Amino acid sequence: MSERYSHIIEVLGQSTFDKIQTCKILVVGAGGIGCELLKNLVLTGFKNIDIIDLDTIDISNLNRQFLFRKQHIGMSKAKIAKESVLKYNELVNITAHHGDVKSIEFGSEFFKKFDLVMNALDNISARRHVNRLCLSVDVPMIESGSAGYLGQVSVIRKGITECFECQPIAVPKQFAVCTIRTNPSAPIHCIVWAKMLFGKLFGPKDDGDSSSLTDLDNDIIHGTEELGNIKRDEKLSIEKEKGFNRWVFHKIFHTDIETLIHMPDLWKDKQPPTSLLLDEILTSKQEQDKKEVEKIGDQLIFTLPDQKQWSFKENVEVFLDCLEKLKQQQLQQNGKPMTWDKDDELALSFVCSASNIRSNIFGIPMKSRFDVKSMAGNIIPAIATTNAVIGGLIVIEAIKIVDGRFDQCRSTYLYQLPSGKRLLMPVEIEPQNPKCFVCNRSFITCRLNTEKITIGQFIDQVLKKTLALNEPILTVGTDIIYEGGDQDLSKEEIEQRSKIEKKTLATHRLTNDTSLIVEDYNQDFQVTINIQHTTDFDEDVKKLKKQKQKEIDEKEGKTTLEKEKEEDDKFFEIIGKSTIQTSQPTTTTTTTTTTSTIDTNNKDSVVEDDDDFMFIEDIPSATTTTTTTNTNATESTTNKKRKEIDTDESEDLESSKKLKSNLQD
Ligand SMILES: Nc1ncnc2c1ncn2[C@@H]1O[C@H](COP(=O)(O)OP(=O)(O)OP(=O)(O)O)[C@@H](O)[C@H]1O
Ligand SMILES: [Zn+2]
Repeated sequence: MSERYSHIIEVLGQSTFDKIQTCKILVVGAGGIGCELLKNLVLTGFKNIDIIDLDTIDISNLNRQFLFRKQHIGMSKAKIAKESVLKYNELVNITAHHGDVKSIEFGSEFFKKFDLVMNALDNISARRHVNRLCLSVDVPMIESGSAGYLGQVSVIRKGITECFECQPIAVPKQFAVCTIRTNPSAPIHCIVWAKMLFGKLFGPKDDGDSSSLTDLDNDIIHGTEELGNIKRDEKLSIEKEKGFNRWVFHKIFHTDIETLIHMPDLWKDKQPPTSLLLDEILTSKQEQDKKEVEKIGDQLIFTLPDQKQWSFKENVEVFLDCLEKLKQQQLQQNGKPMTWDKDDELALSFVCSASNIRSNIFGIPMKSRFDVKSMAGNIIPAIATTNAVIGGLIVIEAIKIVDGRFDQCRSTYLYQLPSGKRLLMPVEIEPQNPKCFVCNRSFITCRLNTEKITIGQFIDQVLKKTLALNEPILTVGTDIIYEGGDQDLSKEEIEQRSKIEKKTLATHRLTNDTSLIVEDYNQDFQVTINIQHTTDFDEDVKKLKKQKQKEIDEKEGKTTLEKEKEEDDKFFEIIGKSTIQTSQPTTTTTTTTTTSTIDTNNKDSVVEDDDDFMFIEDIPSATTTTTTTNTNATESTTNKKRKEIDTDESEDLESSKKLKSNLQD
């Protein structure tokens, strides 16, 4: 054994090496970074390692997750990672857990066992969860991420460094609803639209009123083809008789487009879209002449080369074919709702063809299925060498931590291009943000209409989506009004809970300036929310505001359409507070740290939520505060670092700081 490690002992010294051998490590995620990290850990001499990963091995992992081979496809990543890594060094104790780190079995009792936690995750929600648990049990943590050629490693230690949630997490990239619904100008807008269409046709049934995409639901449910004040489209019923796919095609690419064409003012400054008639396309001479691919039919979807752009007519044919097949597939599964998956050939071809047809309608360039896959799946190429560098940096920080040298820990950024002949930029880690509601237990304010917003909406959008709680427990005064999670609840209790979800906040005494305590035992986390009642987000108030804004903009010759529509979607605002948590907050200061806005109706929110990578077109006005705060944080870091590094590198530092939280793997 000593021979095996002699070189490491030589470099690190016996005492540090002994600590490495005895400390207990938890690695969360055995993907791109995780594989590199595990290999490094066992080769460095770390001996007691637990690995958690919820996923199984996919063929697409094999190019970089080198602990996995073809024969492992479909098997647990954590278990195979353990098996493979033992071949590098059999002198280690590894425990593999195939499961979600957010599940109850990995609560604070589990986390307490470790001396150090290393995140090798690919999504913010799991990162936030692990962050909270590490703070709660006071275990140091190393956070890491990579995106293409960029990467970052940082250390988080309760009371010493900032936590993962100290700085506003990058605003999820999203599109204004109207861009998707009425006004696309780039292929990605049509791709997002097509994914929503997939959800609308084959996903879970909407129980609310969702009209953001098309009034397809109404038409499907009520068999009506009325289009508000737009002339009834007689041809829609004729198409319906010919089949589901023809009807859908006519509805979304003819009727809906006609509606748009006739919307006043929309096409004053730009080319209107062109509505389509299926028969005309299918019999089009010109398109037939152009046809040069293999026979169109059953095989088409799977035989067309991915990187070749399909002709318009091919897109139409693939679309009709996919629609029919997806419908059959769903019928065979007794109508079970489907979720869109970039690796499902049929679902991908559906989105590719639907988005290309829409692109064509709006004069936007069409894309190959290969391109659509990467855009729709939010794929940023994963670079094996980036992960290798990040995996190495994590171990360097880990050694400092086990040695107790926290003062020497750094946040290190990996750049795509060398800066001053350096690819790596280590910077001092920021201290805790006194306003952070996570590590400083500050309380926050939530402004919303307490008489209209239901407990269910509040839980889904504010607590789960925005504040990253999993199973929240809500307490007002001394009464627990809501318990999240399904554990230990009887059927009656679950029924009772869904009744509560439908009630408004006000019916549960959550009126203006009241205090709500929200806990999540699984995260060992608690936050107090000061509820402020406001009608600011009511439709009529927003309309009035919108009208006023329009008048002002018209006077100034500006166009307000995009912004107006975004305003439509807000129903709450979160204001971070600088004060330390107290049980009964009475006044509200106005120190804003983060502001979030989400639409009342989740279904209308045009957000791409794959692995936290989302696209944004315009930063919504309400998130400007977040951006500003971010910039300030960046500036302060920059000033501090100027003492240490060359000035020509400070610009890179700014951009590197912005990288935080945008990292994928
Ligand atoms: N909540 C979670 N609990 C446990 N493991 C998780 C959780 N969330 C993500 N992971 C794991 O973190 C790893 C991240 O690795 P990586 O970014 O390379 O993702 P991937 O899924 O392997 O690759 P890709 O997304 O490119 O297909 C994945 O193996 C994923 O299963
Ligand atoms: Zn914090």
